[in-house]
Amino acid sequence: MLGHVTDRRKAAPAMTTQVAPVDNQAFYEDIYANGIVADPAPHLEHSVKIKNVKKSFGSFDVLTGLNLNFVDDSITTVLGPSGTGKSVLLKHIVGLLEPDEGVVEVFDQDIWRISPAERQEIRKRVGILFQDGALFGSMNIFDNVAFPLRKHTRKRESEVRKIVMDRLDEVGLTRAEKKYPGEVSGGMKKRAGFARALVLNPSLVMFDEPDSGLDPVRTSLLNDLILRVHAEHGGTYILVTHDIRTARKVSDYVGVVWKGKLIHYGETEEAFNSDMPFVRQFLSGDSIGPLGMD
Ligand SMILES: Nc1ncnc2c1ncn2[C@@H]1O[C@H](COP(=O)(O)OP(=O)(O)OP(=O)(O)O)[C@@H](O)[C@H]1O
Repeated sequence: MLGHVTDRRKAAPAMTTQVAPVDNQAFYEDIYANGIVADPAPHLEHSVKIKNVKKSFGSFDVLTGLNLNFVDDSITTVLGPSGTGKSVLLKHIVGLLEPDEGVVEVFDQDIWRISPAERQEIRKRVGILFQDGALFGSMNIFDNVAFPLRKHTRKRESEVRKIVMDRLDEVGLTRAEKKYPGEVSGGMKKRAGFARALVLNPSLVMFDEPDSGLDPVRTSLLNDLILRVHAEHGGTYILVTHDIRTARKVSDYVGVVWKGKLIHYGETEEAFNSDMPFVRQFLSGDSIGPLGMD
């Protein structure tokens, strides 16, 4: 699947607004202040379109005119400093937050111009892996993964069992089916959360810091799993992470958000070769650059 995506990406040139001379500081200041409208693959379909979205909490402006389209059947990572609105963005896509301004389109529907019932139908096509797996502590791993099937479908229990065991097999957890979340490691909780996120065959899967709390080896194994499952089933994956290695390893595209706006968007290696001072600083973890402690 990834090879397939890569081939399609080569079919047309990427469109980007970032074509300034490297030393043009005013150009970058303008991008930091106003954001960009860019799309690394305008010739492909997009399952999610974020159009000039603004969101404030009281006097605190979090999303300040965010434009970001997510390319179908590929893995896009959203990077950015803490508190810049990445999780708020995911909540908008899943319909948990309504924008103050702008449009959130999922599967070509403006999700705030449709009925709650229609929104719920879209929601069923979206899987989410939360930071801690968000498992129910009172249910064993099997019942946690079975939960969306029992809630949203009328499948017989024998069918539920087959689907859940297939998913648990895929993430290497068949022997843990009877264990409770409190009895398994952080990595196993993530894998169980991933199995649950996939159980309704979602077209769109969102990962909110899938690597948080995992050691580097477990992170690497989880990344392999994400790539393997994506290669097998396809779908549009959106990842939010602070882990630069994860971003580099799994992503087809990288978007960088700062102060609620998109400031870079392109294929993964393009981000890692960017001349933009902020992007270079952020991806190298350097203390010198436009990003300070404020
Ligand atoms: N429901 C809410 N009410 C008030 N403020 C909120 C709410 N949700 C988020 N915020 C604020 O919005 C800002 C952005 O939060 P968000 O969680 O999206 O950041 P983030 O980029 O995901 O950060 P991190 O990388 O640290 O997880 C934060 O300052 C947060 O406190």
